[in-house]
Amino acid sequence: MKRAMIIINPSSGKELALEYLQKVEQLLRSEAGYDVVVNETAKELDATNFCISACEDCFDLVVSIGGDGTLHETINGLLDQKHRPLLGIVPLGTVNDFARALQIPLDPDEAIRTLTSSQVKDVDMGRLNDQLFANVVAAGSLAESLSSVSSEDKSKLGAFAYFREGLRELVNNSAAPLRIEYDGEVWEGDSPLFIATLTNSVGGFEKIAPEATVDDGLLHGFIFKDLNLFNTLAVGASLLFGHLKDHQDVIYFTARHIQVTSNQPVRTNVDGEEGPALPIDMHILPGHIKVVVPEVQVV
Ligand SMILES: Nc1ncnc2c1ncn2[C@@H]1O[C@H](COP(=O)(O)OP(=O)(O)OP(=O)(O)O)[C@@H](O)[C@H]1O
Repeated sequence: MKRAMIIINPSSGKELALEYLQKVEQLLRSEAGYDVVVNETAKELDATNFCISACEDCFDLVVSIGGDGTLHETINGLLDQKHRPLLGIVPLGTVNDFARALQIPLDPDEAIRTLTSSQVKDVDMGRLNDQLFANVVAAGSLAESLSSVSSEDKSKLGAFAYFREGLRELVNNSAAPLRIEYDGEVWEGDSPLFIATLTNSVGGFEKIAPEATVDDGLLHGFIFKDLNLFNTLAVGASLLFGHLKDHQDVIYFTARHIQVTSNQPVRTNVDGEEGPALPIDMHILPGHIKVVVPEVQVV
């Protein structure tokens, strides 16, 4: 019998997570014929450890029910595993970038219905030092400030909470000296923010990198030059309208391997959570995981 493990953060989804859990269990057992094990997370890294045991026990499917934090931790359980189960996603967070990029419905009930889809996509992962990321790595003073956006603001304001925090930080003009090496090329200079994204959706902005697809085998890099308030607003506008890579104050590139260093302490943000300080080394793992996606895909 096929076996599925559900990994659920019961505190996500405005207290409705457990209701959705029942629906997922019911669907997987009765309609899809899985033997189902349920694991509720209680703290950081629980999702990673549950997913590691699913790999070691050769489960067929792991379903992550929760926000981007739970998904990021679940995916990290797949790191360096010989057997990697198929991944299903029920997004219950406020941003849900990975689900957006895969066109998995943001309505949990609709997302649950897609779990029995016959369509599976090979999706790229990024490796950063000793962890995986599914979506985005940001480095620079702006990345640090994005880590400080509260869950309350995210719930209330959605992607705009990041935009507001970003503007506030840029007005304070706190660029850091960065050295960015990508596939043999080097850029050096002061920058408030460097982003390497795997997908089009970053912080809920689906037009940040329209050219990035989940299976193109590339990291998409954006270096923001040192900005004043005036060109910050112009960059903000091009971000909203999907022209970021063409802006004169932004350097855009694609690469398979990127290293970022600084002679000052600079922190990062990885998939929306606080990440390690520089230096960082990242590379693409093409088609590293298999994800259940809706039947009709336009990605
Ligand atoms: N039972 C729990 N109660 C509180 N926090 C938990 C629990 N289980 C896991 N966590 C922690 O909560 C973090 C965030 O969870 P998650 O992303 O699922 O929800 P969220 O904060 O609602 O999502 P988003 O950040 O998209 O709004 C996880 O990375 C994990 O460390």
